[in-house]
Amino acid sequence: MTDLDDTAPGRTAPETRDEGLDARLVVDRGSFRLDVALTAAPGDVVALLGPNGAGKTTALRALAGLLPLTDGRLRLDGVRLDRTPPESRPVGVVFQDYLLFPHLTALDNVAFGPRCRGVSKAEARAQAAEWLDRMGLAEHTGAKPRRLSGGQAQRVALARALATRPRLLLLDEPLAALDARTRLEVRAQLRRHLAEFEAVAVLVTHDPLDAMVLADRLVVVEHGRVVQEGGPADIARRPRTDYIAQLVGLNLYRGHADGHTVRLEAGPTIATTEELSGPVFVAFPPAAVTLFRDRPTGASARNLWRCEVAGLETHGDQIRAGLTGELPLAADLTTVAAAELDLHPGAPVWATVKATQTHAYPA
Ligand SMILES: Nc1ncnc2c1ncn2[C@@H]1O[C@H](COP(=O)(O)OP(=O)(O)OP(=O)(O)O)[C@@H](O)[C@H]1O
Repeated sequence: MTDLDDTAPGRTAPETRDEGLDARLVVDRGSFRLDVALTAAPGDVVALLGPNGAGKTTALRALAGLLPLTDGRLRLDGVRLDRTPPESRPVGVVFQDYLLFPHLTALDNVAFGPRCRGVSKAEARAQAAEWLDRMGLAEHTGAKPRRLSGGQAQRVALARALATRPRLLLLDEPLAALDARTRLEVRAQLRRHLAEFEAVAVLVTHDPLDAMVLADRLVVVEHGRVVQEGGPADIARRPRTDYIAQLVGLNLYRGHADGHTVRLEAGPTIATTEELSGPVFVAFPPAAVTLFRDRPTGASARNLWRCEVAGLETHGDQIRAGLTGELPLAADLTTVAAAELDLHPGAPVWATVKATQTHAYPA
């Protein structure tokens, strides 16, 4: 007997008192099979992370009810959902490109959610106004989507999903449609909104930084299977596949922020674009690091550290240099650049990172 058959058809009464998400999603799509177990407690933010084609979107669509389960189970707050049609599930979805209705104002886009759940028009609009206000969009309620920036449109989409008071919030590549600069700001805002969200949130991303910043727990999916899961720090410490090793190759530090400067426990400082105070994390990817053999001139490079090459390894078509010195870090560069810089273990180098490429957030 499969999990799908373990209760009478159509049964919707609570079967357990368990809160949160309890799922094993088995979905066949042609020759591809997704088989992923996913559990989360209310308040958890889980990131499904994986390379292209791993099955992340398939999992999200199965949770939303847009794809049927071939096998497995799906329970939310103890209620079986796998035979509930998408529109009747207590699930809110923020799609990658937001899918806002172009002819409706921000207010009516958000009111659409509650309206679909049978709330009166006046009440739905009042609730929508409240959500937009919470999202800092009170002045944009009358704007049509084309008049909104990418970050604003994302918040409208989030408000629309949250306005239905879902017990499961699904976010598909929530930051993918944004440019690098907007992304930084929206990521921090989204983190705050997700921290306030009292039910389960599942987001899909292939960006490790998004996953690490936004989620409490990462579930890494490759070829339709979970290859590793755990807290960001656990996964970073003990990667179990090449993909994860590369993925978590983030430079991550802990320090104390004072405005735009973070003083690390080990001594040096990192300039950031975020203005914070108190204990923080600062992260930046190895690809954001630029190396020089001679001290670079020019006032713009505020993040400049004197380092030494400890080791070099091939990472796909890139070289990853492990550096020690003022700030231990990993830097990615092309094979050509590594050759031009004559990098070898023991070589002294200067490493720089632009403040805009770092990301600081409260620890
Ligand atoms: N409509 C479809 N019919 C058959 N197979 C599909 C269909 N859509 C996707 N697939 C297959 O399912 C697998 C998983 O795709 P999915 O979109 O879930 O991956 P993903 O992890 O979300 O990737 P990406 O990051 O590229 O969006 C892929 O191998 C893909 O070829």
